[in-house]
This record gives sequence, structure tokens and C-alpha cells, in this order.
Amino acid sequence: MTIAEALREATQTLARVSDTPRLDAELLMAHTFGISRSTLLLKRMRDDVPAAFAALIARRSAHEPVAYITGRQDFWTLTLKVTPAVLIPRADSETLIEAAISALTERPPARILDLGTGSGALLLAALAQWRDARGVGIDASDAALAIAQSNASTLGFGDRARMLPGDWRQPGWWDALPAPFDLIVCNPPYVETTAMLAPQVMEHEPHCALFAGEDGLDDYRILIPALPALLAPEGIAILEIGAGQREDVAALATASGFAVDCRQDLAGHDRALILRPGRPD
Ligand SMILES: C[S@@+](CC[C@H](N)C(=O)[O-])C[C@H]1O[C@@H](n2cnc3c(N)ncnc32)[C@H](O)[C@@H]1O
Repeated sequence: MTIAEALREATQTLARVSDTPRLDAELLMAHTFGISRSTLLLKRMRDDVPAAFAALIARRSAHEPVAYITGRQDFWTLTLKVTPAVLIPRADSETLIEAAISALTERPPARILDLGTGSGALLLAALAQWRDARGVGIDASDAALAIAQSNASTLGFGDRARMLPGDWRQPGWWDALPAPFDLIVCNPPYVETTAMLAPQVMEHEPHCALFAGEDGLDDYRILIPALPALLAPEGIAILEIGAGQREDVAALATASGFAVDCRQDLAGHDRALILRPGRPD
């Protein structure tokens, strides 16, 4: 069997479980060879590959996400290690970095905080963007922090990034943080507990990264009132939001004294709220 034939067959198999079957098949074939997807076309089939590839296709067919199978996910300019301990960083979340760059062209941030850092995606993308900045990522999950720390070290940001345990459901959770910050980024859990998610999310990604009460707003209710104490006077906070949450989250932000802007993702959905202190609408 050639690589092209194996990919064709796998694409047909994965069409049952994936919206991107050909891409998934190519990523898993490249992973089997231990090469990048872009160099796959230059390869010839090797004897050991079909069986190993078939095992990966079986895992993907059982809804396991490609990123957990390969152990890596691209985000912004970075390739991050991921395991089932962390949410797989989504391309939509890059909207927060784009919003930060637009808002901070005149004032590069020196001190950055990432609330619920997971794999470290947002903090590390920001540190890649602003090479003189330092940052802190917090997470309630020790397993996630270990991944974030590993990503920071692998990417060479170990001396500029600190990953700290912290649970914003505990009183005084921000006392130990080295505030104030010029930029706070946060992609909190925001899915309604009753939501039906795709099996590849529901059965494999950490629920503590996803669900936030009946209306999905529990974590915003805790986090937003704490932001004024964490931000520098000219600082900004950028929060990811889910479908239909713009008005409710903006109302929480306005009630805490913020002026609020919104940035849409590439699909045209409201995705990032930009909060500036002290200038209510
Ligand atoms: C939606 S994920 C975002 C991960 C990463 N920032 C990203 O964008 O890919 C939310 C993260 O918040 C963390 N988290 C959930 N509840 C938390 C809490 N009460 N305190 C601190 N972190 C929490 C989860 O462990 C998870 O890593």
C-alpha cells in the first residue's frame, strides 16, 4: 500500500467522526513517520508504518482528538505539548492575542497574567510576541501547570514565565500574585453544564476546563470583580467568551467599572472582550 492509498482509506474511515478527516489522517501519518506534515509527500511507505498508522486511526475513530494522539498542537507561532490534562488550545483563542496586539501597539506590556493557563498557550503566545515581557500563568490543576511549565522551558521562556498554582474559587486567591499587570488574558471555563458537546471534547478533554455552571457564567462572576485589583491603571484585560455570552459578560464588566470592546474571531463570532478600567460606557 502506498502513502496516498493509506491516506485515502483513513480519510474515508475518519469521515464518520471528524469534520477534517483528510487533515487528521495526514497529521497522524506524519506522526507515525515522526516527521512534519509538510514533508509527508516526499516519503515512501515503510514496512512498519501501516500497522502503526492503523492503530492511530483506530484511536481517532474512537473520538480521541488528534492533538492528544500526537501530543502536540500548534497555537499562534508556537507548537505546544498537550496531554489530556489540558484543554487543546483552539485557533479561536488566538483572537485574544490579536486583540492584545491591536490594543497595545503604543504600550508593549511588561507584566502579563494568564488566568487558567492550561497548556500555557495564551501566556506563551504573548511572551513570544513581546520579548521583553515577563508573565505569570495560574491554574487550579497541578497536572496542567506541569505541562505549561514544560512548554515554557521547551520554548526557551523558562526565565520569563512562572506557572503558579491558584484556584479562583478560594478566597484571597490573588493575594500571592505579583500585581499589577499590564495585560491579563483569560480563557475561563464557559460552557453551560447542560450543553451537549461533541464526543471528542466530552469524552477526552478535562471537564474542569470546560464547564461553568448552569448558564456558563460562574467563572466570569468570580473573575471580573477581581480584575481591578490586578490591573495597572493603563492595563487591559482580555476575556474569551462563548456563543451568545457577549451581553451578559459585558454587563458584569461594566458593573465592575470597565469600558468594554469586543473582537470577533475569523468565523465572525464574538470571541474576545477587551476590558479597560475606569472608563465605563
Ligand atoms: C478553557 S481552559 C483554557 C486553557 C488555556 N488558557 C487555553 O486557552 O487553551 C480553562 C483553564 O482554567 C483552569 N481552571 C478552571 N477552574 C479554575 C479555577 N477555579 N482556578 C484556576 N484555574 C481554573 C482549567 O484547569 C483550565 O486549564
